[in-house]
Amino acid sequence: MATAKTSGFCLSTDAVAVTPSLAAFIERTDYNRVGNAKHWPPLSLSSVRFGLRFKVRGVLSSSPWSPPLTPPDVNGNGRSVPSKIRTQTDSEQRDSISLLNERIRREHCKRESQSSRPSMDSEEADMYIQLVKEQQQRGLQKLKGDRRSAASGAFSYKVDPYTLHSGDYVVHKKVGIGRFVGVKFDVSKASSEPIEYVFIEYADGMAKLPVKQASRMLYRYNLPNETKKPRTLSKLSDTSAWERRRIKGKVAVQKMVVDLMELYLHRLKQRRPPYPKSPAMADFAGQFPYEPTPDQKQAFMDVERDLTERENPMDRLICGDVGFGKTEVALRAIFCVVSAGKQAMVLAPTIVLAKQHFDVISERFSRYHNIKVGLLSRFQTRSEKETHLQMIKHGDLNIIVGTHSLLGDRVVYNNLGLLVVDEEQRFGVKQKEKIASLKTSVDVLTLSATPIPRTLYLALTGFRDASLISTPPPERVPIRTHLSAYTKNKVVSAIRHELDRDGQVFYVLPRIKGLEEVMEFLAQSFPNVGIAIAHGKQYSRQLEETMEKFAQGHIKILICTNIVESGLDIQNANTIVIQDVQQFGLAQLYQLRGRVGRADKEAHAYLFYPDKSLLSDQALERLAALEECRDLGQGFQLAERDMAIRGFGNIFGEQQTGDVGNVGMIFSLKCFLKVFPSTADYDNIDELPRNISPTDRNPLETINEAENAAEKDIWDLIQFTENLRRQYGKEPYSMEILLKKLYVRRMAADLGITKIYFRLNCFWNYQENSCSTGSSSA
Ligand SMILES: Nc1ncnc2c1ncn2[C@@H]1O[C@H](COP(=O)(O)OP(=O)(O)OP(=O)(O)O)[C@@H](O)[C@H]1O
Repeated sequence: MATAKTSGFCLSTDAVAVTPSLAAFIERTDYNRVGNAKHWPPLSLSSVRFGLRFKVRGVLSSSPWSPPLTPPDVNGNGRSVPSKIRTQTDSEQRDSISLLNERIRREHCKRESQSSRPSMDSEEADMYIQLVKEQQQRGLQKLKGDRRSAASGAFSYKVDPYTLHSGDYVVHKKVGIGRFVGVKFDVSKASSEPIEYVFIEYADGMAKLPVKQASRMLYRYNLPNETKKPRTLSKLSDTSAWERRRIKGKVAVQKMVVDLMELYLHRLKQRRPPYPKSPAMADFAGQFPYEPTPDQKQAFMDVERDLTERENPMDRLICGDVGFGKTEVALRAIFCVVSAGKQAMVLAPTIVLAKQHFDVISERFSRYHNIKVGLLSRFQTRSEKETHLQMIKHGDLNIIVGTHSLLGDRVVYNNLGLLVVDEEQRFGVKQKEKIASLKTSVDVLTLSATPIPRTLYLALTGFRDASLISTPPPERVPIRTHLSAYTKNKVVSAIRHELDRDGQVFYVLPRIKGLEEVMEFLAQSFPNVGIAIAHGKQYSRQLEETMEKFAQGHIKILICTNIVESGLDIQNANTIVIQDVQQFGLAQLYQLRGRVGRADKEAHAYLFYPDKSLLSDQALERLAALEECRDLGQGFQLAERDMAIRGFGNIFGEQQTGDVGNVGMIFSLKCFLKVFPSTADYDNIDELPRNISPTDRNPLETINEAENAAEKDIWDLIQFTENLRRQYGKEPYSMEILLKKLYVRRMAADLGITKIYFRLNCFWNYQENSCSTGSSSA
């Protein structure tokens, strides 16, 4: 029975059984080990009640991990920031290192029990083990050395002062963020010869730096094309705020990379038998009514190879501009998996889109009577839903299409093999987490038209594989974009032009509120034309019927919100009118515009703003970007412009953006290169003195010990971490990250990976509009 000492109380796990959260807590952490009570942070009753959260800070401060897990104030204004990092993840509360330890043990046991090893004499076995160990050791050494080669790679983040423009923001390693003023000759105190100085303005004064020193100490705050303004300039008279920001930013970047790498390596370790290549696949492909474009062909091949030749689950992104034919890639993947007896799930961001996918899939698979397709939708009655759930559970449905509800706990799959995610960026954080967790066990194919920079970035840096579809189907004509101030006359003539050629029109507004008003006006202007309203808050059946009628061509004008934003494919709708265009984001507008021009007819997008003088600079910039990116296949350029306007910090996702934004992107990217630590990396450990190690230990000593443990094998590292925790409790956040890096490196070496690098050069190519996929090499 485990006992826990509290302030004045002695608790046992039995006694605690009445509070399930604590029971869970005791299970989740290593605090239930006997014999270490004297080292524990004393628990008060309230800390017991709240489990892992350790609500009582005063009590915790006596913990040997000092200070507690509270991150420092990041914005330097004295306010304690309710940091996204601190509250960030449930997974942190679940404690990812413990979970990892458990998982490694579990997998090891499973492998041990599964493998039917041929008998081998002990000498032979020793030799074999020695060989593997040597190989892993060599890998480990190489991985460590890799950092240096990556750092000396193509990516240079330092600044050449002569290339700066007045007003550019720069980051000085020691002082922080300032504004570049210019380079001028001045006389130094030490000599009468004038030399060149870089002048930088800070919040409390002007600094001058000799040019030579500047090129060593300065970084650009922004990436090329990025126009983000820092929230504050740093102070020359007080550099401590900058120090805190710097450490936080760095930790945030490292955490992201380490987490991603962990997921990536974990996926690499997963095994499933490759799917069989069958003649039926060629037969299915033969039914595609068009000649595939070269990029589509490549994407088909990539996916087929992932599924039929690899043993690790696929995690591939299909990046293609709107309407360039990504769906067919998904259909072929589904066929491959389903014909091998597994289930496939197709996840769409909206119900309208889910319904469209359902129709397309049903049609495409209609010849295969044994393949059953189902749509799980909020439009269904309770009993319909229940029937579907049962069919999914018993394997009676082979392909299941739906929205995020498919990720809920109520949906139990019989034999899930493939997940197709359409427009992943439109799912919420929780759903993305669920998708990420599925990635380690099933094959995942993600389709994206306007890749959020983060997604694209990760694809280009090789955390996931990517196929780019950058050639449009033949006969596609660029959409003509017309941007102007709103007048009723312009609207009427645009719509009339489309109706005269027997086409259909989308009329999009940013809010539900204005839809009725537009309806009245259009009904008057086009009295005998079928017009309907569609929005997400409508009664479900009604929305479904409206969409159906529009798809069939019975409704000619659809007045709607951005419910039509992604994926909708109605070939006869070739005019889109967007009112109050300034209220949409650039990516959203791009998607909306992509609803038209999906066949060989010339399409028109009319973007109306109320009055130019009411538009913010950002809105104007966005609209100009959209007007410029009018040619086919400019989604990527647009994503880049979006990055420049919204700030590139987005690549780090929601959690880290704040911390990264605080130090500037380039400075953060520099941290990317340092992600795999060697002892030399800890030369700046004095920056994190107290919150990296127990007060009574030298931090370097702890890290050295951890490194030594990792050098031996993963088991030593597990042992080390667990001992450390047993003695001192859960380590602080910064230490956790260092430990995780060691896990990643060790696991990589064990897999025979000798090199991990970030292809930042791909990223720069991308900036110059020539996309290429990068990869991590193993
Ligand atoms: N090679 C091709 N030649 C001609 N038409 C094609 C080709 N490939 C796909 N199409 C057609 O182009 C239209 C758009 O394709 P699809 O819906 O797959 O695009 P998408 O990339 O998924 O677009 P979105 O990002 O908007 O969802 C469909 O009607 C599809 O049948």
